[in-house]
Amino acid sequence: MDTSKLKPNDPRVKYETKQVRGKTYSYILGEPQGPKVDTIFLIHGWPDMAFGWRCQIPYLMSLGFQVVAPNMVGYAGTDAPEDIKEYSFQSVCADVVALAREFVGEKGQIILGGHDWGGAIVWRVAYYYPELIKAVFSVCTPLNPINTKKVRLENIIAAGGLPNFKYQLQLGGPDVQARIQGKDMLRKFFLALFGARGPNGETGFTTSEGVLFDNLDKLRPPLLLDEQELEHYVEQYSLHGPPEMRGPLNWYRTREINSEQEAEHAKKNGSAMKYEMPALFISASRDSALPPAMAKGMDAFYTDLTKTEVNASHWALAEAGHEVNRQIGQWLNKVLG
Ligand SMILES: O=C(NCCCc1ccccc1)N[C@H]1CC[C@H](OCc2c(F)cccc2F)CC1
Repeated sequence: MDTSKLKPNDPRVKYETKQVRGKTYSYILGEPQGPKVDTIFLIHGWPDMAFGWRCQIPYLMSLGFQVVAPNMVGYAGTDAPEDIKEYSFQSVCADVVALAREFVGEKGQIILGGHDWGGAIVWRVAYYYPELIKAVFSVCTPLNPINTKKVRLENIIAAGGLPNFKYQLQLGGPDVQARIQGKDMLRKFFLALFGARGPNGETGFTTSEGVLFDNLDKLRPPLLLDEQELEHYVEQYSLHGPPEMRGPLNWYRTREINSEQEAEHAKKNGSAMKYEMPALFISASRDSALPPAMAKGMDAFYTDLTKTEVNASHWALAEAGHEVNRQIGQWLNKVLG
């Protein structure tokens, strides 16, 4: 079968919706041509959507997998509730589990993969619902163990910690939501986030400052998307009325609720984390938000962890699509035997 990357509205896959815990979830569904080997769920990050897995979906279908790539809560054709609780790790995990049960039933299992925020989610789903997960992988995002301390990101950064997370302070605030509205601004926003440059190499986004609004008008292709892909991101994000970025940005307003919920969980269940299922972590050598060094100490939490690296920026799924696919395929072969 044709394993080239999905185009927008590609006829090789289906575009469906399901009601999940009171919300409409939209998702890309890829069915294998022959007998189904297993079901794989792919969870995207920010500022992305199911289409972010365009290089992986046809490849995994060709290996015989049924592939489900949801638009996560707040994104594209999925609802963007007002209540921040709906964006918490525990709520999003429950959404993923409920959607998975629709495909594999109460006793079945899935293979679960994530990128970026989706990587943080897959580690949490595999921790809270290990019985559902046959194998789990994350691209770019290392494990961040259950966070029982209620330390605010502002304080960590003011103390000189996590400088590569400084942009998250801007994203959780009002500016990007207020200023990135309408298709023209969305187009400039995606040019910035997907690496377009100005005439003197200016960037529109850095992990230390976030979106650089003054540079947005200077940015020109090339970037990691072609014209049709860029328009598809703009169209899909425009499915939500203004402020279009409210849903995606709500993911940066959950630190407090996540640490409250995880402290509560740890009080009852302890904070020991041990992953017994096969796990794969693919780091991206040039990811400025999630550099490979952040994975230090991660091995201790796994009984069967494979760690690899691809030569790519944060957008490894598209930038190093073939290499990411090769690594996932090789690992699945080993795991499924
Ligand atoms: O913000 C994210 N992605 C946007 C990247 C935008 C970008 C575009 C182009 C170029 C560079 C960057 N991702 C989140 C994903 C969850 C992460 O939180 C979990 C976590 C911890 F809290 C602590 C330790 C490890 C760990 F994974 C925090 C970054």
